[in-house]
Amino acid sequence: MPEPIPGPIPGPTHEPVPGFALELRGITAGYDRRAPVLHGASLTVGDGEAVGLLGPSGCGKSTLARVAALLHRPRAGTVRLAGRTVYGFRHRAPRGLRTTVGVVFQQPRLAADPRLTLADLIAEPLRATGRRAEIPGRLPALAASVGLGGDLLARRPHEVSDGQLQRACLARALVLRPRLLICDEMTAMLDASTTAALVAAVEEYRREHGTALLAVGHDRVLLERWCDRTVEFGALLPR
Ligand SMILES: Nc1ncnc2c1ncn2[C@@H]1O[C@H](COP(=O)(O)OP(=O)(O)OP(=O)(O)O)[C@@H](O)[C@H]1O
Repeated sequence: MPEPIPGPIPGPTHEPVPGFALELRGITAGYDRRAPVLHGASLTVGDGEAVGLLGPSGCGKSTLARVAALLHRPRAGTVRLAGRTVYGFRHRAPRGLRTTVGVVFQQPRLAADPRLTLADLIAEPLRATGRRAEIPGRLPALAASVGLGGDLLARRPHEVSDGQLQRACLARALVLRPRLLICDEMTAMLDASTTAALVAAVEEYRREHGTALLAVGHDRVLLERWCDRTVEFGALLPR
């Protein structure tokens, strides 16, 4: 029997509350009703702030990241993005909030449609939100800012390296100018120099646009250098 779809995530207000790009309060979520992965987890990321989330493998970091990105619906708790409480989130992110958060995952080959050129991959969120006219004006500069130039944009995922494909996934996550970027193990599959280049691209973009960042990972040294603060997954749970 399919699980019944629960009602909207409760929250006190539709009005934006300034100060936070992301507020997760008392989030309970998982894949099995009887054994949730997250029990009452809370996390905030301030506007423009960079927060690194550290924790052992399997503890639930990616699940929390997917809840924050409106890709996984929690069973209980409050999600606020850019000060707006998320209501009516069932299978798709509510229309008005789709542009608020961008996500980059660990494995670009799982995330990227193999039939699309990198240019189409990056531009797809603009098409999906009815902003096709912005593509010519936005795409070249955004691609260049993540280090993708020349003929790479005309290639398909199987014709580029993991690092190049991850750059395209980063550009795609940024193309709607989100208030919050979530990088879930974005560099875990990449070598040191590609990691450094991608982190530099994120930081340059954030400096220009004031985008907040939630970076999820295992690499403490990287996250402590990259982020304003790091939090341990265990500290998000009620005592
Ligand atoms: N789609 C899914 N269906 C069922 N169980 C899942 C699913 N995704 C994750 N899980 C389980 O949820 C738990 C938490 O997984 P999650 O990926 O959130 O952890 P994580 O901390 O990000 O791990 P890692 O650092 O290894 O990526 C694990 O026990 C995992 O097996």
